[in-house]
Amino acid sequence: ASPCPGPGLGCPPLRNVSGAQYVGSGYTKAVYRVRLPGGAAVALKAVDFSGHDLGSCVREFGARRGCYRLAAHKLLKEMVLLERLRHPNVLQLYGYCYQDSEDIPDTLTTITELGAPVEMIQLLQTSWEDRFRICLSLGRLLHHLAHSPLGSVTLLDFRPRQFVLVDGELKVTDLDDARVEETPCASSTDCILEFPARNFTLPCSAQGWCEGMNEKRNLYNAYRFFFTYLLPHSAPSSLRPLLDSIVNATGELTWGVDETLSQLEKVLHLFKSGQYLQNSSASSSAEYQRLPDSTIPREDYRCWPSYHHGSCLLSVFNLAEAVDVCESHAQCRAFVLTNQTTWTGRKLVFFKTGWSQVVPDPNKITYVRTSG
Ligand SMILES: Nc1ncnc2c1ncn2[C@@H]1O[C@H](COP(=O)(O)OP(=O)(O)OP(=O)(O)O)[C@@H](O)[C@H]1O
Repeated sequence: ASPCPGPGLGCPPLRNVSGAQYVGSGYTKAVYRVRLPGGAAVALKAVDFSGHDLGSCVREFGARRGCYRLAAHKLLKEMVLLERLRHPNVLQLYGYCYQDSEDIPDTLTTITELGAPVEMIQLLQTSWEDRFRICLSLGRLLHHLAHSPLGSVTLLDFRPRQFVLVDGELKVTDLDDARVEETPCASSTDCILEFPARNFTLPCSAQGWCEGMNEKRNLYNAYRFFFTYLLPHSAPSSLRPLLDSIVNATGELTWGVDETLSQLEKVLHLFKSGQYLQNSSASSSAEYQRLPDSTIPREDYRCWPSYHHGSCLLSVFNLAEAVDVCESHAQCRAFVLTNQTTWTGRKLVFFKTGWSQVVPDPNKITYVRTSG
């Protein structure tokens, strides 16, 4: 709800931040969540003075300032890349500040959009629609990286922890290990893409570069860390063949990033337009009575994967799908259509065990099962 900070933030707003909270750290950098004077929450990233990178350099060379500069180079590189690679699935850079800190002059702090770390276990418990959003975000990001103004960018360190979620969208945050140069080669034996579970040999182009190696490295990583877990599991059954083909083709690297994205966009279209429902059994003998401007305050049951803990809140394309869902749940006797929608525009619906108490609510419509 807080206003978004404008671009080009510098040092002044950092002097009056409030509620600083440690978010996380890696090898080199530490991240803090702070509130700016205007109320917006942002992430501040700086070299971690107690981090592994700085610590091991100081132990080896005993040169604190020099070691700081070496580590800060990674943060600087990341900042430049965030700026040059601007995209909805690249974390937004709001600004930066150079200031003296401890005994080191001109330490760098970057100010970016705040995200939430990607927790795989948590993602596996969310709806297919939300998991698909993450895979589509990733597909769009990889397409952007493959066709970026800098050339085809590959993420050498590609793990879920390099990404964060911002309002359900996946965004890359850690870009210090990004590389643009393709691998030079004399023959295809120089073009081996190695992963822990398998290797791929790519062609060596006439110009002496391993063809598509950067984008394929990203793609296989997307497959092994994200697609294989998030795409097929509990998807609408009519979309399964298409989703399986995306998982298989990325796992075998038979498609490039362009084809992968176009297939992901096709899934989005089929899902958003309701075409995936074509073969579903909309023909139910049950009848439902419509009670406009009303809701059922209690009589909840739990279902999976509900958007709400303790009640059954699911998204549907239309009324027919809501009826189908209610018919498929043994406890369901009624449902309440809300005016809230998901990121694809689907309506959120509460499913209920009964309708002994119906109360007025101008933003909802109740449907009660009357026969069948
Ligand atoms: N904008 C952000 N919002 C919320 N959390 C973030 C943000 N940026 C980074 N993080 C979290 O902070 C952690 C450390 O950040 P980052 O990955 O940039 O540091 P690093 O030292 O480069 O780590 P690594 O050792 O993985 O390379 C990340 O794992 C991520 O979970």
